[in-house]
Amino acid sequence: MAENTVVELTISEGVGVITINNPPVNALTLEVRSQLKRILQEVEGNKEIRALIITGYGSKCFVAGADIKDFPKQMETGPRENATIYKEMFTFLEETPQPVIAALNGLALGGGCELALACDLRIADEKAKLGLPEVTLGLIPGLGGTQRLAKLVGPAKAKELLFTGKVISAREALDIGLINQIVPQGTVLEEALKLAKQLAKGAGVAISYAKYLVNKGIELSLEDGMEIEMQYVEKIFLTQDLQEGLEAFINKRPAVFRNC
Ligand SMILES: C/C=C/C(=O)SCCNC(=O)CCNC(=O)[C@H](O)C(C)(C)COP(=O)(O)OP(=O)(O)OC[C@H]1O[C@@H](n2cnc3c(N)ncnc32)[C@H](O)[C@@H]1OP(=O)(O)O
Repeated sequence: MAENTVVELTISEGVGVITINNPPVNALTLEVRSQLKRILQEVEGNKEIRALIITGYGSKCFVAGADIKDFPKQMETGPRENATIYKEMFTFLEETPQPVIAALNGLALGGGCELALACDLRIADEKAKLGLPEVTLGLIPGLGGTQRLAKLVGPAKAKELLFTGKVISAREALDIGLINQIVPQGTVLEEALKLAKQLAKGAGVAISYAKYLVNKGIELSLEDGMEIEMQYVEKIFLTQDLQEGLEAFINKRPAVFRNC
C-alpha cells in the first residue's frame, strides 16, 4: 500500500477487495473514514465489481472499533456527524446490489462488528473474535449495532452481548448465526475470494433482488413481503439472464450470466 494509505481497493475477476490497514488495530479513525468513503464512491456503479469483500490487514484485527482516542473531541462536537458518515457507508454496503462479504481476519469489535453486520455474509478466521464492548466504556453502539444485531441473532442474544459487552469466539458466533462460516487460521481472504468469485459468476440481477427482498422483508408482514417478492419475480421474468439460465440447463452447459 502507498504511504498514508489506510484503506485500499483491489479488483480482480469481478471481485472488489477493500482492505483496511490502519495499524495497530485497524481502528476507524477519521482517515479511515475519509478513505473508505472515497473507495465506496469508486465502487458505486462500477459494473466491473460483481461481488465485494471487506477485510482487515494482518492477523490481529479486522477492525477493533471506532477510534477511542477521537472520542474526547467528539464529546465536544457531538457524535452525530462522525456516526452519520459511517452509517451512510454501512447503509451503502447493505443496499448496494452486489453481495458484500466481511472476511473477518481477526478481532471485529465495536464499530468493526457493526461494519461486519452491515455486510451480507460474514466469514471468520477460526481465531477471530467478535463483540460490541461499548458498554464496558459506558457507551452504546452508534453505527447500527443495536438494530442489526437484534435482527440477525434475535433480541435476547443481542441483549446478552450488548449488556455484557462480551467478546465471543468465532465458534460461538457461528452457533448464534452471527457469522456464516469459520475457516482455518490464515485462510479467510482465500476462502472469501472463492465464494466471491462464485457469486461474481452468478446471476447478479437475481442475487441483487434476493438481497433486497430479504432486507426489505424483515420490516414487512409476510403478506406484504410476498407481494413485493412477486413484483420482483415479474421483473426477473423479463431478464435475459433468466432466458440464458433456462437455455443453459436444457442444453446441459454452464450458464453465462451478464447481469441483464
Ligand atoms: C460507535 C462505535 C463505538 C466503538 O467502536 S467503541 C470501541 C470498541 N472497541 C473496543 O472497545 C476495543 C478496544 N481495544 C481493545 O480491547 C484492545 O486494544 C484490543 C483487544 C483491540 C487489543 O489489545 P492488545 O493486544 O492488548 O493491545 P492494546 O495495547 O490494548 O492496544 C494496542 C494499541 O491500540 C490502541 N487501541 C486499541 N483499540 C483502539 C481503539 N478502538 N481506538 C483507538 N486506539 C485503540 C491502544 O490504545 C494501544 O495504543 P498504544 O500502543 O498507543 O497504547
